[in-house]
Amino acid sequence: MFPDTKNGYTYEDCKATADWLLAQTDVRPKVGIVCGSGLGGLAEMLKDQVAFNYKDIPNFPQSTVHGHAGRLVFGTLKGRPCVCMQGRFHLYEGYSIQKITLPIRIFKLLGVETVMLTNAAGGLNQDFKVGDIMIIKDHLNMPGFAGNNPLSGPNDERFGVRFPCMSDAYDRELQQMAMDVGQELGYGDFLKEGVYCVLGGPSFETVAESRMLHKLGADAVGMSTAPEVIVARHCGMRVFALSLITNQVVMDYDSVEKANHEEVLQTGKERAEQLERLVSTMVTKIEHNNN
Ligand SMILES: O=P(O)(O)O[C@H]1O[C@H](CO)[C@@H](O)[C@H]1O
Ligand code: HPA
Repeated sequence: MFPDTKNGYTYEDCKATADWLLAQTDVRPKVGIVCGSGLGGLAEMLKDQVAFNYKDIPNFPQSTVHGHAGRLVFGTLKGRPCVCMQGRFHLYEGYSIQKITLPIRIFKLLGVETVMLTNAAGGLNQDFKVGDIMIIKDHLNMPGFAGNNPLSGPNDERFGVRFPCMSDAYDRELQQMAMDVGQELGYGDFLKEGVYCVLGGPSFETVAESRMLHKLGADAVGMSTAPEVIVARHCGMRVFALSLITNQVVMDYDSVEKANHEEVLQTGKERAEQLERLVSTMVTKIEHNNN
């Protein structure tokens, strides 16, 4: 069966899903977390879990990628109510861009105020090493350049304005907090910051493409995150995002390296614990209206 490629989800569709979820858990999350490839361990840190398989949630897509479990987990992280997507959706799975970002609007309607996203990405910046954690300060939204923006189509003002600003998409205070927390945890040697570039995938980049992206100012490349960030900002949530540099992008015709998903997942395993500690420590420090 092909994935559902329905384009638009109305406010009422999103509300129906959010209400369905809220009826089944007492957790009222302020933080929504999205786990990247091989980084789903963050969800396991949640206490007093109430978890739903994506296939059981009305309107939700299914995870089709290895390393994305396909569960929405509610619970608390050091006492803070959170909801965590253990697995995200990507354009290359065949879903519409509105469908892959639908969970972000559901986060909003659940009461989430801060979205924290993680992803696995290839390093373009020559100073980056495999295992580095990059705090995302900005993005290049390549599908958006070609008109594939999650906000295309009729705008519902209940979510946000027609033309949302993106120059402040990545919350600067949260970036500084990540740097400070990372230093305190002793991660200074592998904590970096940079620009994330999203491509449609699923093929990895050619050498010429990688060189071009590097010249354009990208430090890391992947196949997710930016559409989710656009939707989160459109509806007024704060955004923080991290890339785990899981592989060095091949920039040289003489290289014998070949990008592959197994390496991506393996690096995720090796660095998962530190990434989880960084995000969970930040969750305890983020101030919300009623905590
Ligand atoms: O961005 P996440 O979901 O971490 O996954 C990344 O890893 C996969 C490639 O190995 C691609 O889906 C890429 O986007
Ligand atoms: N390219 C694109 N997406 C990725 C990569 C990469 O090298 N590594 C992990 N996700």
